[in-house]
Amino acid sequence: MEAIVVENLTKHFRKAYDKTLKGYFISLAKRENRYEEFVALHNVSFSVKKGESYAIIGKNGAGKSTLFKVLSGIIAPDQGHVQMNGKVAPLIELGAGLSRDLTGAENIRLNCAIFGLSRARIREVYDSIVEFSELEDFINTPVKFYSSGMKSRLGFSIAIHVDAEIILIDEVLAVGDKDFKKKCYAKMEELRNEGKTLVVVSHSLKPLRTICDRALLLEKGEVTDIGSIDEILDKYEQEKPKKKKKKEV
Ligand SMILES: Nc1ncnc2c1ncn2[C@@H]1O[C@H](COP(=O)(O)OP(=O)(O)OP(=O)(O)O)[C@@H](O)[C@H]1O
Repeated sequence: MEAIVVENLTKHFRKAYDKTLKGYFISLAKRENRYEEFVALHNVSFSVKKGESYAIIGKNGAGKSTLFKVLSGIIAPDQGHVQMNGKVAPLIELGAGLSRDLTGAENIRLNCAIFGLSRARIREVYDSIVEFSELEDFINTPVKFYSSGMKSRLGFSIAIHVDAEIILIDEVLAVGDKDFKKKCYAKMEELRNEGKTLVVVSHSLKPLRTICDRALLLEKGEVTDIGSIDEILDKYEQEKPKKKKKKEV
């Protein structure tokens, strides 16, 4: 059974040619078009099976985050159709879904309630969320005082406890420390083994080989390849310009 079916997604953005005030008035005086239409996603189609772990790969600006925002319903596509067969927990932007003025504890309760967990279920998962995030000492501190790594810990920990069937993870682990990242990757494998559907965007390619089954390659908003994770990563790494090797976890 398919957990996600995406058909012919297209998303345009309008980009200003010149964002300065001077540029605005010049183009206004010349009656020029101040915007260019930019295609962030073009005819994107793919499907993810229930229980599958799926990676979205692509260079900066390829459209990965835009695709995630469409999958999570944050932005609407101009054309095309998305079908999500199950409860979705999107972890798509650092700190997204967290209220700055509320404490970690309050954010946990609020987010769990938003995801439809009953009071009893929130009480059940609360300790586990705090424990996984390792934020015991800061749980009564407002989130506005959290570092990006702490926000990432809290966001990830909430997302894996809200009984979602589909979990979308967009690069939010990039800011975590090495040990926490390892723990998250291990958790993602565990979730996959439990039959959850995972869709992951990451520029850290090495962990994707263990976590993911299949991958989709996006280039300038278009799907250029779909295949097994090893097949797609091998091709992608061959094509990528060589850069100084950075240690990955
Ligand atoms: N709200 C927006 N308005 C205008 N252009 C946008 C908007 N959001 C994204 N874009 C553009 O769409 C393109 C795709 O962006 P997106 O963030 O989806 O890429 P990405 O593959 O996630 O990149 P990265 O790996 O750098 O995070 C980029 O050129 C970006 O500038």
